[in-house]
Amino acid sequence: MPIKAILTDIEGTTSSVRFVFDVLFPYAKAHLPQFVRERAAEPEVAAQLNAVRAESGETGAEPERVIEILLGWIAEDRKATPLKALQGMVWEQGYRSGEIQGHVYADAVQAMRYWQAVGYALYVYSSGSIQAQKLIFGYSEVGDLTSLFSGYFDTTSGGKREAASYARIADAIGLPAGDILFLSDVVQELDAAREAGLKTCGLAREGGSLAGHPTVASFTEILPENF
Ligand SMILES: CSCCC(=O)C(=O)COP(=O)(O)O
Ligand SMILES: [Mg+2]
Repeated sequence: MPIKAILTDIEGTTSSVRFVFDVLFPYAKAHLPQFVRERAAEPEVAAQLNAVRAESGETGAEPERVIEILLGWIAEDRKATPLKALQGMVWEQGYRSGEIQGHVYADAVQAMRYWQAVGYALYVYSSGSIQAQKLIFGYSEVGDLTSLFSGYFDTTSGGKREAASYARIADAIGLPAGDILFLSDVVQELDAAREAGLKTCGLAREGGSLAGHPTVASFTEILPENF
């Protein structure tokens, strides 16, 4: 059965790991403390700070302690939903001011434009918040790419290494899992997607292979009609 939709990861797949670690995370580390101090009372920020308190088990933590917890989570690359939501809010300032432009590999842009033109529906699933996903593609080095995508999914759909998340996403897309091809650079994510019935293709941008999954180094090697 040929696939009808393509669901893609971001970091290490459409976009370089270096961009995330050398640009996005340092920007969040530098600007998050002031952001929290200035905006802690705003309802959408306050809700995420409370979620950090709940997830860390420090329900009475003062804002300065919450900042410490968040900086620790950035350092360990923790995929915590409230951290990801706050990072998205902080990055928005950087993208809007022109300080940051999203990195997307040229091969990914070219292939995704072609796939959309020939009728595949494209979706994103990243640990980065939906806001952060729209920003990296909306303020990319080659302009606004958001029109490529029919929808976005983040960890509010569940963790990327859990099969149930992919089943939920297939339901939300409205297609049988087997009609969706998932692209990622992380074998545990590919394993979880396959367990839920999705087709999988690994991206190994530095070469090598992702055990048990068809693997390519570039989007131009992916032929969706062959899955
Ligand atoms: C949406 S760009 C920010 C990337 C990010 O914060 C992250 O944790 C990357 O996770 P991914 O699931 O895309 O590997
Ligand atoms: Mg990735």
